[in-house]
Amino acid sequence: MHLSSVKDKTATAHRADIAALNYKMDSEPSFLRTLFSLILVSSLLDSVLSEVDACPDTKTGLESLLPSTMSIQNASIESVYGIMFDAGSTGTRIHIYSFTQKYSDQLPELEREIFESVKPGLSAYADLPEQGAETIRGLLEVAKNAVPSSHWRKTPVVLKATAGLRLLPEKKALALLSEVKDILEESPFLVPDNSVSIMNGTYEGILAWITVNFLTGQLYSQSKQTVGILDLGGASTQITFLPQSEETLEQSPLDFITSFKMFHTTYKLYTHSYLGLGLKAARLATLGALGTGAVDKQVFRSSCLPRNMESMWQFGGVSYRYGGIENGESGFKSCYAEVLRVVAGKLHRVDEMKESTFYAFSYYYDRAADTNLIDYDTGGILEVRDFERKAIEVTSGCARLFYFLFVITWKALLPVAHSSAWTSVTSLPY
Ligand SMILES: Nc1ccn([C@@H]2O[C@H](COP(=O)(O)OP(=O)(O)O)[C@@H](O)[C@H]2O)c(=O)n1
Ligand SMILES: [Ca+2]
Repeated sequence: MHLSSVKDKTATAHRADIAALNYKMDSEPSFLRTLFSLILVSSLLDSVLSEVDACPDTKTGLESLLPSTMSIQNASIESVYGIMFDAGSTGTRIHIYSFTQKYSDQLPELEREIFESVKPGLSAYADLPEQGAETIRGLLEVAKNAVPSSHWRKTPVVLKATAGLRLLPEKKALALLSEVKDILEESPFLVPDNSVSIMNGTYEGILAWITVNFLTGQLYSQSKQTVGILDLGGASTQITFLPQSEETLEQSPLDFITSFKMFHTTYKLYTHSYLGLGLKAARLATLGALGTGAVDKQVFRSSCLPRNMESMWQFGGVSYRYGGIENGESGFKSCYAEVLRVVAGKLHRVDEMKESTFYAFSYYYDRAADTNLIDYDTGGILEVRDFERKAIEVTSGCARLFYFLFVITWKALLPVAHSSAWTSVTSLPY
């Protein structure tokens, strides 16, 4: 069992780098913010980029994520800026970074990050691409205030969309991206080629793994005791870890294994993004509503809800009516069976995970904090069975709204759901 806290695990040698990324913004719990910090920071780490190989299922390397203009050569004694949009399924976030480089032989330091977000995400505007792109315009105003006007023209702006757009029909996703690109081009900032795109799920998993292991000091430590990551987004969920056993490498589907070189070390990672099994998409699937579009009068029912409950819920720009099954089943057992049907045949499980440490974040973090499994500010350490206990606890009460669907979803989505020995660390959002 692993009981050390995030702070204990942090390597002191690279404390400055970590502290630079260690921004705690006041708006929303954010761990992925650091992920995007890392994208930008790593764009300044020439050594990293030159060594990263392509993932087997993708044609381009990690560097394709990064604006070519963000190289170390461009850094000067004055501040340099970079703007990154994270277009997630539940919201769009802007990260505005400034870096300084004091000496030419040193890496630039992250000086400041400004963060702002809007809800809903771009995918909610699937049929109104122009309106969706307007949400970007508002966030760009924040960037204009944050970056001195003398730097606008040389400050690159990049937008990476995740599972919300991956789930949309290609035509609608492309229409949104094209409108967004137009808005960026109208701005005074530098818009590199391919600056607006959908990020591949494999990269999403790898970048989160690099970020967490960077922040916890594992990438620099001699022991290379890396930790795995579990990211539960709204529309997809990623699992990534460094397998220790040959069996895992041999028995995993080929596209779950990805090699890349970084800091003179080759990492062969197990990584997979389950599209449609993010918290909200999985909830829709459990209700039988995924992909049904707007259905005015239909009420989607589930035994995961109290019998006499009925309400409205919005996801991806569509309003759904949902409720419990009147005079029908309700509670943990039937709800669990429902959720298992949604994930049946979709999950790949790995034995060695039972012995591994994972950092779980995004909705794992939010829901664990909401149900007092962990402290909102400091995070905590959990085992899978803690989620199970909480699921049983909240489903045994009376009016439990959607909570228990959340909880059940956690449990069923964990590819090691039946392992009580497995330990997960729910980390503090930086
Ligand atoms: N900067 C951010 C952005 C989202 N998140 C979390 O990510 C979850 C929402 O996922 P998302 O909207 O990015 O959805 P996906 O597109 O990743 O499926 C929530 O739990 C947010 O709190 C975060 O922790 N930090
Ligand atoms: Ca996300």
